Amino acid sequence: MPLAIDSLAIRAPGGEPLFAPLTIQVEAGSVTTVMGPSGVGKTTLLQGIAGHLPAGFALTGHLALNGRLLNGLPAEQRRIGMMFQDAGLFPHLSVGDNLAFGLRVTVRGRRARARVVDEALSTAGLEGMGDRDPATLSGGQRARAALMQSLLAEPEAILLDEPFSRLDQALRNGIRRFVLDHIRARSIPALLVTHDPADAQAAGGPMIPLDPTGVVNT
Ligand SMILES: Nc1ncnc2c1ncn2[C@@H]1O[C@H](COP(=O)(O)OP(=O)(O)OP(=O)(O)O)[C@@H](O)[C@H]1O
Repeated sequence: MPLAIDSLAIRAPGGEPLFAPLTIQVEAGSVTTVMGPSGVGKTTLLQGIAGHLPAGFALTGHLALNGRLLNGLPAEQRRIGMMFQDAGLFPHLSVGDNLAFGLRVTVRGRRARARVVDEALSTAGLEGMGDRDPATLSGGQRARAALMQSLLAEPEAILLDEPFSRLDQALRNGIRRFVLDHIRARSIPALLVTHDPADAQAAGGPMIPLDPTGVVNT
């Protein structure tokens, strides 16, 4: 199974478990939605899978991606893309160079990369903004650029944390369709954390509840 999560549990710095142990198999090209009450640990779950747990948190259980065991691997060796709205763009690179960054490995040649970047900018409604400094974009424009940057880096799995929630309605449907179509077309397994039923419905995959353990997290 492309992304196999087996008896995964995460303990907070105080030692209490965040959610009941989770076992999910995410198929290639499927977007599985994770839902649960605020504070149950949805964001922390994605951080644990990506290898970015905050200090003091501990993970148990098994994680495998395309047959590779991920436990203990540093984040940069996991080949997992995290897509969230506040995802950082590199401030010292132009918007276009930010998008081209992940393409260095997968697309040969500057011209070919520039074509892919232009297409991604246009999909995100950011035509002509490739030369801009990220700091000069609006919050919504930065979020869209960050989404495109994560997609273009060709990860083996994608974790999406409320990726569309701050986009305005006019762009939201188009970007959601582009992101989901891309995931399906590339047969990438994906986990989506969202509070929006419209996102879950568009994702079309299984919906998994993340259940509280009964321990009160403060
Ligand atoms: N860096 C941290 N140090 C200590 N506790 C933290 C830290 N980050 C998160 N927590 C706690 O871990 C728990 C899980 O937080 P998390 O953000 O994963 O929840 P969530 O389900 O994504 O919530 P929401 O739906 O509100 O975004 C919460 O109780 C939170 O207070």
